[in-house]
Amino acid sequence: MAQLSIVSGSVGLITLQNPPVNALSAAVRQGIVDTVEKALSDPKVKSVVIRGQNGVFCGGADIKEFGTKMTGPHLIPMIHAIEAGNKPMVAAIEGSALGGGLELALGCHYRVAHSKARLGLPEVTLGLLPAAAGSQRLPRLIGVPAALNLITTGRHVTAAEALQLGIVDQVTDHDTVDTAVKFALNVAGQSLDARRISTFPCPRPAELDALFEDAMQKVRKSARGAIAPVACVQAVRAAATLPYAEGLERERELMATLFNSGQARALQYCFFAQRAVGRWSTPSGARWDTSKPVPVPKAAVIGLGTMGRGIAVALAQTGLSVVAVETQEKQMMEAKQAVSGMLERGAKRRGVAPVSDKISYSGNIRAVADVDLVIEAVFEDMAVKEKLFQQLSAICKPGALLCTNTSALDVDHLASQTRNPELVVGMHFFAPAHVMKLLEVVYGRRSSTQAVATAMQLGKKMGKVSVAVGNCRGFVGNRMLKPYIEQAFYLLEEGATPELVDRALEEFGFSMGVFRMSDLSGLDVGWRVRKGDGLVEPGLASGPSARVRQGRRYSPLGDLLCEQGRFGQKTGRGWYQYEKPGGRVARSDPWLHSFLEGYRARHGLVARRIDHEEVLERCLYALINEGFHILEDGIAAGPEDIDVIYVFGYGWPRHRGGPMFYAGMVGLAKVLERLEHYHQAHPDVPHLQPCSLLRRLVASGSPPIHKWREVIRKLHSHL
Ligand SMILES: CCCCCCCCCCCCC/C=C/C(=O)SCCNC(=O)CCNC(=O)[C@H](O)C(C)(C)COP(=O)(O)OP(=O)(O)OC[C@H]1O[C@@H](n2cnc3c(N)ncnc32)[C@H](O)[C@@H]1OP(=O)(O)O
Repeated sequence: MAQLSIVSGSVGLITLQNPPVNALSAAVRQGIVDTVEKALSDPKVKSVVIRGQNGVFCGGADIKEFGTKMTGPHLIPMIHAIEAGNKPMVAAIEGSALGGGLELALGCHYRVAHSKARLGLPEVTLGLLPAAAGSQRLPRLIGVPAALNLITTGRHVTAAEALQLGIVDQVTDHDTVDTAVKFALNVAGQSLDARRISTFPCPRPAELDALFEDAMQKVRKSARGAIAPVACVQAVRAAATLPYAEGLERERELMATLFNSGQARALQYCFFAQRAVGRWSTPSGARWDTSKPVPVPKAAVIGLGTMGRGIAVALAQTGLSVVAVETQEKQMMEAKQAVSGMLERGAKRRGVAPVSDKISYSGNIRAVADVDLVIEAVFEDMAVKEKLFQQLSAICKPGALLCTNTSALDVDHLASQTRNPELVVGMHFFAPAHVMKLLEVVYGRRSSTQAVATAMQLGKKMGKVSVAVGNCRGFVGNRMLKPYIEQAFYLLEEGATPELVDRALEEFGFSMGVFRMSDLSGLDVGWRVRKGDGLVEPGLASGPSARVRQGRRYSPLGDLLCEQGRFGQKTGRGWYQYEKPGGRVARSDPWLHSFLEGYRARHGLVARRIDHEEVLERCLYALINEGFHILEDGIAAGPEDIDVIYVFGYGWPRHRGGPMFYAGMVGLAKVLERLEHYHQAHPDVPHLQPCSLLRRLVASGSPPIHKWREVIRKLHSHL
């Protein structure tokens, strides 16, 4: 797991061997302890280079070990032995030096990095802090403000930035190990007194208290209840205010509070879930590892509204040639301007030249004749999309993939409009499409393996987290959103206010509560869908039937607001009021409160006191219950798929792991019991009726989330 060889006569070369990222497993730690000891005691060895196998220095502590009984040597004394050694140790950093990997490098006396390497302390993203003395060494090396930034955000820096910050001593474009070996030969025999970071005094900036106060406020605001960023600030403060040994003790204490926390478990689950969704499969047997995507050098986007513009930008930034089609002249003019602005801002952010020449515009649909893949982002109307798919099927070259960006409509039905339904898949982007990380790839009944694989690979190339899901109304994300929003409406009817509901959800960790979010996305969007579904009945009807549709409880509140022209931020009025149309600061609206009172009076509803617990249970458990239905129906292959969709596309707080993980944390039996309770109280709300998969999981002893697939498999084999 770590090997020592002697190169150039006197340099001990220690190679970490734990593919793919040389994580510091117990065996690797033992290997390092043994090889360092050997190198230090071998008189032939005058200096040492530590490197990782296969072009990766080290991806940090082995995250898989965290949930287990940890054995083997501890990182802190291991790194200390390296730093305290009397022979120069040089870290040769290729690929990544992250977390414990960078902490190991900080224990070395020198660091040489390849220009393409990435360095960082991302422990905070796993609910932890750099507790192998990283929180104590880094501020001593690069100063408190820079260390605070790196440690509280977990961001990775390039080798160039690492050099500028003083994290590395040299950056090379050549062979990193050769360069590091030369470096080691040069420094052999030199005094190491000034190279042991733990002995450095920590630079104390003026206004230390204000600096930490400011940092604490910043992380509290952005962390939305996450505890690790707060602990990270406290650990760096210890570095700045305490001697090294005491700071280390504080680091250990803080780590002890984080290490077994639910948040750390949730964040580490998210890390693996994000990777697991890349190993997709479909009920028809298509799989990520046996399917072959086709190359897509040229793509088209049809419809240049908000979504189409974002998709065109995302495709162009990936390096594809893009044909952007819009038939309305005014929309085209506005789109061209908007797209060029987005490309320029994106290029500036990434420090590259804008790729405006990658996009050609046309008002004629025939311009898509030679592309490899089309993504339609036209108006969300089945008749419009049907016609478009018929046209595309006639115009496009043989084999071209036809993708729809619909957020809810039937992909199979659209496929049936074409000559080659096997070439049709959904590519459901999230607004703004060039920014949001999530992509739902929707396979239809007849979608070919190759079509799914191509869409998944294109998503990956675009830097998206792509999740393959089955076809149903709203797919995974929007299907689960429906019962969540529905509960929020019912809570208003029963006595809550938008402010109360939103506060409960935001305190839970959502970036925006359901009503603020609806105001942002536009209330008219859902209204149009409900109209299409025949649910909207105009006017201020009263009596019991006014709140029933198709035999179920229905709240017309959203429809009534839309009838008043209250579409949310864009009209300056929605569930809240805004300073002007397009304004962003939501303020409580007395009109809305008296409207709710009038509504309740008209329907004979008596407002009651509703607390945060009920808001969370009703909204979240209804959403989770739908998640179980989705698993039962085979629309999502596993709970990880659902959780990744919610974390990356719907603002679910990552430190709570996603809705299905959260259900496991709360306890499946409790979720079931509360759903039964609420369903009894509201028998006319089918979404509150516990799903039979949830019952089955509870009956089989509430297995941990990674075992749910076995229960689901059994369920499917009985059907
Ligand atoms: C009472 C209790 C007291 C508490 C005290 C206990 C203390 C004990 C612990 C002390 C810990 C000290 C502090 C140190 C902490 C850490 O180091 S935490 C880890 C920090 N590192 C990271 O977060 C990096 C994570 N990895 C990545 O970001 C990327 O993987 C990469 C390195 C940039 C490579 O990316 P890419 O090439 O895209 O490959 P991936 O697909 O992401 O990964 C490939 C496979 O490798 C697996 N993997 C990656 N990193 C790790 C890891 N650190 N540990 C385990 N496994 C890892 C990844 O899951 C992939 O696996 P497969 O999906 O199976 O292919």
